[in-house]
Amino acid sequence: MADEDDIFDVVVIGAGPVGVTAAARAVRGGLTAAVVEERLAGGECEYYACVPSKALLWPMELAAEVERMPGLHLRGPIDTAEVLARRDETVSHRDDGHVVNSIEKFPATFVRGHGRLAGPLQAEVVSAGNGIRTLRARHAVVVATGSKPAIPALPGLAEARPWTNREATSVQQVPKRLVVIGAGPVACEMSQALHSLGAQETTVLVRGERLLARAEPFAGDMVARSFRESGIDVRFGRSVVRVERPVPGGPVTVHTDDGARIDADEILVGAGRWPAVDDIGLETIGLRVDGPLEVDASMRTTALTDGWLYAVGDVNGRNLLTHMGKYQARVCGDVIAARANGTPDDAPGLRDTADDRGAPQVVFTEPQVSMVGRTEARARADGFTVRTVEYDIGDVTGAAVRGVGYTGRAKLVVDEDRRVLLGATFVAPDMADMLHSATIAVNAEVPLDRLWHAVPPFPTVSEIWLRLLEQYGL
Ligand SMILES: Cc1cc2nc3c(=O)[nH]c(=O)nc-3n(C[C@H](O)[C@H](O)[C@H](O)COP(=O)(O)OP(=O)(O)OC[C@H]3O[C@@H](n4cnc5c(N)ncnc54)[C@H](O)[C@@H]3O)c2cc1C
Ligand SMILES: NC(=O)c1ccc[n+]([C@@H]2O[C@H](COP(=O)([O-])OP(=O)(O)OC[C@H]3O[C@@H](n4cnc5c(N)ncnc54)[C@H](O)[C@@H]3O)[C@@H](O)[C@H]2O)c1
Repeated sequence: MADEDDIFDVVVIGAGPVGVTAAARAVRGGLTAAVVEERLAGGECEYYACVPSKALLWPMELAAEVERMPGLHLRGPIDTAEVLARRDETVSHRDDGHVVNSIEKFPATFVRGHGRLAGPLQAEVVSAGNGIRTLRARHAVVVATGSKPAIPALPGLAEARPWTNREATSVQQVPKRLVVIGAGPVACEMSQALHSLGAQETTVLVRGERLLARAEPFAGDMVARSFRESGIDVRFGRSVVRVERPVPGGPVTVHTDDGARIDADEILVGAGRWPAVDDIGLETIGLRVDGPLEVDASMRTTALTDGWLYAVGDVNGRNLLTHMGKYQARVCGDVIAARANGTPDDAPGLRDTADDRGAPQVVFTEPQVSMVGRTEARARADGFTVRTVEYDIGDVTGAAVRGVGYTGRAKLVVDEDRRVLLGATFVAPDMADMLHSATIAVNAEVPLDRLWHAVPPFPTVSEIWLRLLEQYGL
């Protein structure tokens, strides 16, 4: 039984960006909350994913920008040691004190240790030294335990102890020869970052025929071209048949299905992620889950009928992106507060309507891939009457002033029946911040005839909007 002090309105398991946000919103709604974390408050995103990966990528992007501009000269190769030192600063040297402080300021109670459900509305926290502490929730338990890297069952791979995002983003010695398995955002971003920082021989093994297969096809093609131009060896349609690493930490050899062998100093796996549902006590409430914890639009798990268990962020498998997880967490914290306070729980802000439309995402490669909504393929599969328009980003005046050789491609996917945007993709350097204009157009379903009056300033790259709409016939 929990102490009187250990009874809260809401207990959140996992203090990644998503769990912390869910607690903050619940407290804002007048509730009390406890947040449990076994590792670092701030989660994978802050210490081993979004933040350090971008710290490692940005110098490469900036160097490319400088190279495009006649009259500017990079004074030498990228100084890897300085980039790694800066990376360490961006992850607060893996000290989570600032996040714990912010949680306590909500105010919420921070509990360090491994959290597990221990029956309905109850969680146990196991921590070294402090034994087991039982937390009881009056209204809800929120599972925000995130995800773990998937290691494909390839012969010898697990035994070779490959790098995952953790080792890649916390790299201290950049391997000279690197083999990467995968073709998604992790593989693409990390192979380009490490290549730019000294992995001279980088080989990317792609099972399929494209990088970034969930994006518009031209996006992966443009990134692959850029990889090849910079000296990264991308091999499509290649499967790994065997991995050998006779000496732990020593050289590794990868054999592929065409009979080739690649010798490397390190192997990195970016082959997707698996929801963190192991050892969180689901069996204590009668659930057997071997995959994402599925939820309804209010983030309540669909597997329980009595409605006190919520799941947000990577663990629910909707969109494995920090901003989408935090959006879900805002919905979740607010809806729990509404239900606890007995106020209407069906206001528009209390349902997730953004995940299904296609989340905004930027893959921070050179060139960046910025996309939102449905791709053409997905829109057609979903049964829309689709028309698309494309335009070369390098052909707008705003691109010309960005230097010599600033090129790119943009595409809009239009629902012809309603004349609204279903999706947009921009592939070009430094386009990330432009994506939000497309996110607004897609999510607010702005009619194209209205969008036509949103005049982009001259001479900026955002003039691409005008060209695309002209291409459409406006
Ligand atoms: C290399 C890489 C780069 C990425 N870059 C981006 C990017 O640029 N932009 C973007 O939007 N997304 C990016 N992502 C995805 C992003 O990292 C995740 O979507 C995000 O971290 C999910 O947040 P979360 O809070 O759900 O999970 P996490 O960040 O994984 O946090 C979960 C927390 O729960 C804790 N926990 C787990 N189980 C327990 C337990 N039983 N008890 C107590 N605590 C527990 C964990 O220790 C962890 O701190 C990237 C991912 C990777 C791998
Ligand atoms: N900038 C960003 O927004 C960003 C950056 C990194 C990661 N993320 C997110 O994190 C999540 C994880 O990213 P990810 O790239 O690891 O996963 P992913 O699911 O996007 O891609 C996995 C890749 O691994 C390949 N793969 C899977 N099994 C394989 C096997 N046995 N052999 C060879 N290849 C195999 C797949 O074909 C695919 O190309 C994604 O949802 C991603 O969107 C986002």
